Order: sequence, then structure tokens, then C-alpha cells
Amino acid sequence: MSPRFVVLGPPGAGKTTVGRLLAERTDLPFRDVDEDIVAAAGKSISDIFTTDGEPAFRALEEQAVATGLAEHDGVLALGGGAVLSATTRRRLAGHTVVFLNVGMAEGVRRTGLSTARPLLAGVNPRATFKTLLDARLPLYREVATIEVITDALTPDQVVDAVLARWG
Ligand SMILES: Nc1ncnc2c1ncn2[C@@H]1O[C@H](COP(=O)(O)OP(=O)(O)OP(=O)(O)O)[C@@H](O)[C@H]1O
Ligand SMILES: O=C(O)C1=C[C@@H](O)[C@@H](O)[C@H](O)C1
Ligand SMILES: [Mg+2]
Repeated sequence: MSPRFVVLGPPGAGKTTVGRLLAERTDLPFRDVDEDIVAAAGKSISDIFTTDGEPAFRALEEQAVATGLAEHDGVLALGGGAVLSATTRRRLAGHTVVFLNVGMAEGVRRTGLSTARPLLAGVNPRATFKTLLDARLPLYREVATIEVITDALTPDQVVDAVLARWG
């Protein structure tokens, strides 16, 4: 068993929104690793970051991605930072990996000031987003087989672009 699509990208790229829509349109089940982590830990991602720290979250995430890749046969959305793990990047080899790209301005607009995203909850979300994007862009591209720049597209148009480039 193996996901038909793995969806990744920075916060606000639309992994959850577009991933769910892609699953609907291809008649596949949808699974979001962020939700798996919350269910397994019994607390929110913010609480995990605050109480246990980011390294503990990343360890839970690496395990949850491995489980998702082994168990899920539909659309699997990863968390925005899952690619920070070299082990996870290795595990993504051979999968159809969709990188939903979004620039800083639109990414910050979409994520707003939500405290549900602990990494962006600081004083300067624009600078934080830019730093995060610069560090991760090569990692997303290392594993992606399809890249869609989502800034000017609706979620439906993003799904159109994914399906046009697939197969
Ligand atoms: N292509 C798009 N156009 C406009 N708004 C979008 C688009 N994709 C997502 N959004 C909106 O941006 C917000 C963030 O989307 P979503 O939660 O799907 O991102 P995400 O990549 O899953 O983020 P996270 O990494 O925090 O889980 C939502 O309000 C969603 O409706
Ligand atoms: O970009 C990130 O590092 C994160 C993105 C979210 O999907 C969550 O996995 C968490 O908030 C960390
Ligand atoms: Mg999400």
C-alpha cells in the first residue's frame, strides 16, 4: 500500500485544502499527517511545541509520516516541516510528491496571525516565513515530482494543475 499523492509545501500552501479537494476529485481517501500527530499525542500541535519542544514534535512527525506512507493509499498531506528530516526525504523517493509552492506575501496572508501555527506566531511572521521558505525550498524541490505555484490559483485550479502534470 502506498499513497497515490503525497502533498507538501510551506504553511498556507494549501496542503490540507487542496489535498482534500484532490482526494475528492480522484475519489481517493484523504489523510493529513498533522491530524495524525494530534490524535496520537492527544494534544494540539501548539501544545506539543510548547510543552515538549520542536525536536519532540519532529520525532513524532517522522514516525507519523512513515506510518502514513506505509498505511495510506490515497492522498497524504504532510506537515510543512516534514522535509527537514533526511530520513523522511529518503522515504519519499519513488512516490508522486506534489510540492504546493506559495510566496511570502500570499503565504502570510493565508496563514494570518493564527497561533495554531507555532512557528509563525512570533513578532514578525513575514520575516519568519521568508527564512523558513529560503531554508526549505531546496528540500521541497529535492523530493517533489510535481511543483505548482499556487499564489494566483484557486484551490480548484491547483488541483487542475496537479492532474494536468500527473502520469
Ligand atoms: N489556492 C488557494 N487560494 C486561496 N486560498 C487558499 C488556497 N489554498 C489554501 N487557501 C486558504 O489558505 C488557508 C491555509 O490553507 P491550508 O490550511 O490548506 O494550508 P496548509 O498548507 O495545510 O497549512 P499548514 O502547513 O499550516 O497545515 C486556508 O484558509 C485556505 O482556505
Ligand atoms: O512548517 C512547519 O514547520 C509546520 C507546519 C505545520 O503543518 C505543522 O506540522 C507544524 O505547525 C509545523
Ligand atoms: Mg494543513
